[in-house]
Amino acid sequence: MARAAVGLASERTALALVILAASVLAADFGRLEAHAREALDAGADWLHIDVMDGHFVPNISFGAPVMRGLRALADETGTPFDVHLMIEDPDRYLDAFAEAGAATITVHQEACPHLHRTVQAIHALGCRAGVALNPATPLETLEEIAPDLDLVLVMTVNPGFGGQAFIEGSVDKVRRCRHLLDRRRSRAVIEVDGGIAPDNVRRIVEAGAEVVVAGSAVFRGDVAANVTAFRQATALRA
Ligand SMILES: O=C(CO)[C@@H](O)[C@H](O)COP(=O)(O)O
Ligand SMILES: [Fe+2]
Repeated sequence: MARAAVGLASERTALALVILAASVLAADFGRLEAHAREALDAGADWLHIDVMDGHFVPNISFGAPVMRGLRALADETGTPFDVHLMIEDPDRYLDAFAEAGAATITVHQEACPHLHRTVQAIHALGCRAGVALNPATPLETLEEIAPDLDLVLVMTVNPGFGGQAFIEGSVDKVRRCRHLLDRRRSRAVIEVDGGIAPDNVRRIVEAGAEVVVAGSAVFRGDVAANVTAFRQATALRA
């Protein structure tokens, strides 16, 4: 199956695709590459890399060295790395993730006192820049930075763990985010992350999400069947 193109805006306007980003946090780390390959072979578009530091969020996951371990697979398949930094002071690690092959680097609004500078630094490294919002963080915090962004990540669970329940109010937040981005003439796409499964993905896509992150719903059980279920639920592409 053809992979989604790299240009985010063209994906939205020309192809109307939903991008499925498989979160390897839910993969079997004992066979990480093989498990990630199963998701890509089944049609997942991006590999979502959840980096947790035990400070910004109450959990520790992995860093750039583990992502580097997936680099050969990403290069072979032409798969973009979608890096979600749930860490304090992310500026210190931007170059490490860019060097490890990140296509998009997303930082948390709550972790960046100088967010505009951080976004500029991500762009200077040749990556697309995303900003994530925790469930309790108002969309209005994006008002000034929106035109500079390539991606807004609306967290649909509190960050830190896979396998949590989707927060229902997120659907309306995505809808309002779409309005804000349009009003600010931002080219940013909306990504949603946390508790997304075939039984709720359609409502979220209809609200305006174009990139869907899924961990448990991809890697638990039959990966190929899981990815197919996402495709059938959105029914926006074969
Ligand atoms: O960023 C995070 C969690 O903080 C996510 O990317 C999770 O990894 C998604 O996992 P599921 O909710 O799909 O299991
Ligand atoms: Fe994530």
